[in-house]
Amino acid sequence: MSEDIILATDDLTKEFAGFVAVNGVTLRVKRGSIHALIGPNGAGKTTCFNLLTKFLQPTRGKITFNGNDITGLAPADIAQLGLVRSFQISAVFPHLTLRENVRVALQRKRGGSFDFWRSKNVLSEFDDRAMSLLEGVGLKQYSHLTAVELPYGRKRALELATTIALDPEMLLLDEPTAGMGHEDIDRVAALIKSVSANRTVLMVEHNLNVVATLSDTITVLTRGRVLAEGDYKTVSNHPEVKEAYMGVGHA
Ligand SMILES: Nc1ncnc2c1ncn2[C@@H]1O[C@H](COP(=O)(O)OP(=O)(O)OP(=O)(O)O)[C@@H](O)[C@H]1O
Repeated sequence: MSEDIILATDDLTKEFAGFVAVNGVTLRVKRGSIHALIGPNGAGKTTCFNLLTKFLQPTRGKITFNGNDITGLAPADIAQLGLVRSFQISAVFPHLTLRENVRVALQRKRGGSFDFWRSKNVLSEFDDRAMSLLEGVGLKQYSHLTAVELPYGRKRALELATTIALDPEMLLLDEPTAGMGHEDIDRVAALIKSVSANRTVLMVEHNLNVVATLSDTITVLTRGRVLAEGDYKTVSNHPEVKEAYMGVGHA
């Protein structure tokens, strides 16, 4: 039964000086799915996310990845296991070109983190792969630019490319479309869809259109607890969700 579940939490709880930000959350993320964590401001989404990526230690509860208890591990350890958080671990170097940025990520994945002086063959292999990753996120024609020269939306696309270069089994995306205009949102949503083909994605996302379009499963949090779970139709018809969340600014 449990072989379909890649990431699970049991009774995940985080207290800050007596305030319970995440309260007994049980999650089951299915392998190969896109799973969204949504909820109104202050619901505990970011805290929950930080617990999953080990940026915070839980007060109580357990996190399991691929059947292994990862509750006590450090962020770098879980990245090694194939659970990678985008936009954090995959830092972008502002003064390297896009191609160099992706190449560094590819080299990191290979192990020897900064072995730039490998044989020409290996380097050109990395270059080819870097270009194809850039093509995948619509940045091929900008490969010679430095990251700092990119507009915001395209920078997020680059971050996604550097994350995919690490070839994670599961990707955690923290508000992937935050601060973007329509065009960038559509592009990043399409990207998330395409990178989800062979992997699992868990994302915190505020944009409900993106959530509705992409997610197989949605968990709604309010006040640190799971209020509802299911596909978009199920959760958007849930009376308490309507009241707590959907009613606000969404038809
Ligand atoms: N380090 C902290 N110390 C004390 N309280 C905190 C801390 N981090 C978060 N909180 C509180 O925990 C609650 C949940 O916050 P969290 O940021 O997880 O919510 P969220 O759902 O991500 O909200 P938003 O959508 O606004 O980002 C909030 O009331 C917040 O004030």
